[in-house]
Amino acid sequence: MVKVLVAGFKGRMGNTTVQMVLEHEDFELVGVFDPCAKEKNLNENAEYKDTDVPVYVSREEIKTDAEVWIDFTAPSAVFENAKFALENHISPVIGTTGMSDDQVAELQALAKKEHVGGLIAPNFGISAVLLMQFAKKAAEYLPDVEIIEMHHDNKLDAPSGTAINTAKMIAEVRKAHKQGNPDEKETLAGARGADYEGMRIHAVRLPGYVAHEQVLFGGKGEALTIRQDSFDRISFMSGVAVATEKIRNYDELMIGLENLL
Ligand SMILES: NC(=O)C1=CN([C@@H]2O[C@H](COP(=O)(O)OP(=O)(O)OC[C@H]3O[C@@H](n4cnc5c(N)ncnc54)[C@H](O)[C@@H]3O)[C@@H](O)[C@H]2O)C=CC1
Ligand SMILES: O=C(O)C1=N[C@H](C(=O)O)C[C@H](O)C1
Repeated sequence: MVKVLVAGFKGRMGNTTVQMVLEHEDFELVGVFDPCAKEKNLNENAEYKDTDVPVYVSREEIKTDAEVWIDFTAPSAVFENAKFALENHISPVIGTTGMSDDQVAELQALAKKEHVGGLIAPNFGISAVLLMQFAKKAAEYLPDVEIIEMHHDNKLDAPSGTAINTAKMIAEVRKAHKQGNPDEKETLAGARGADYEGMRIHAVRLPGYVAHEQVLFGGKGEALTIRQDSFDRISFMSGVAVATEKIRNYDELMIGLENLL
């Protein structure tokens, strides 16, 4: 059995993850963490009345034998959480987006020093993992590309972690260059979106959406659009389960679920 702690369990993804862990025959939920929690034990919630699991509201009070720390928290919280997990030899499986490249590099160095395996996955959905790989392949032939990501309107970070990661993967095969008319001018600031090495990224936030991305390629007289949709947060759970099962076999902090597939 893999002993699991879920950070951010009061949130949309954290709650879905708690359900997945409880239903998985190879996982044991040994703790849940969220500063928003009012209860001391998960069994104080009607839906988990038979589940005796301690609730933590600060990192300082966490005393645990957890082996894997699943993190779906907030951009402002994830770095310190991941650091805490690595320092305590708990393998982090991080879904939370919004960390800077410097923060990720610092965590990777810490994982190496502590010989602890971990994963940061900008997206645990298989459709998104495939979209990123297909987009990288397409960019070898169609280097002019724009990304449109669409999310629910409670999302804190923009652009999404998936969109940034898509752009980074495309940048591995595409020479940086400015797209559009060299003389173009925005008559309304932001009209052309964010700029990653000349690729434009547009972030849509609307009620009713969950998580969606389109990568648009344009060539001479033709175009290609690759699109993925997560209609339900259950779409991320098989990826989280795979990472939770496998992560302790590694001794470095990796980026991207594809490393474990
Ligand atoms: N990698 C992936 O496949 C996916 C990643 N995400 C990311 O996961 C994160 C969470 O998303 P949602 O569940 O929609 O957000 P949410 O806002 O519904 O939940 C976040 C929870 O984290 C808690 N929290 C805040 N600070 C904390 C801390 N220091 N320690 C523990 N818990 C803390 C909040 O109280 C809240 O309950 C976001 O960064 C989002 O982009 C979301 C879906 C899929
Ligand atoms: O906030 C979300 O919901 C999601 N966040 C991740 C991201 O920023 O890419 C993954 C997925 O898009 C859902």
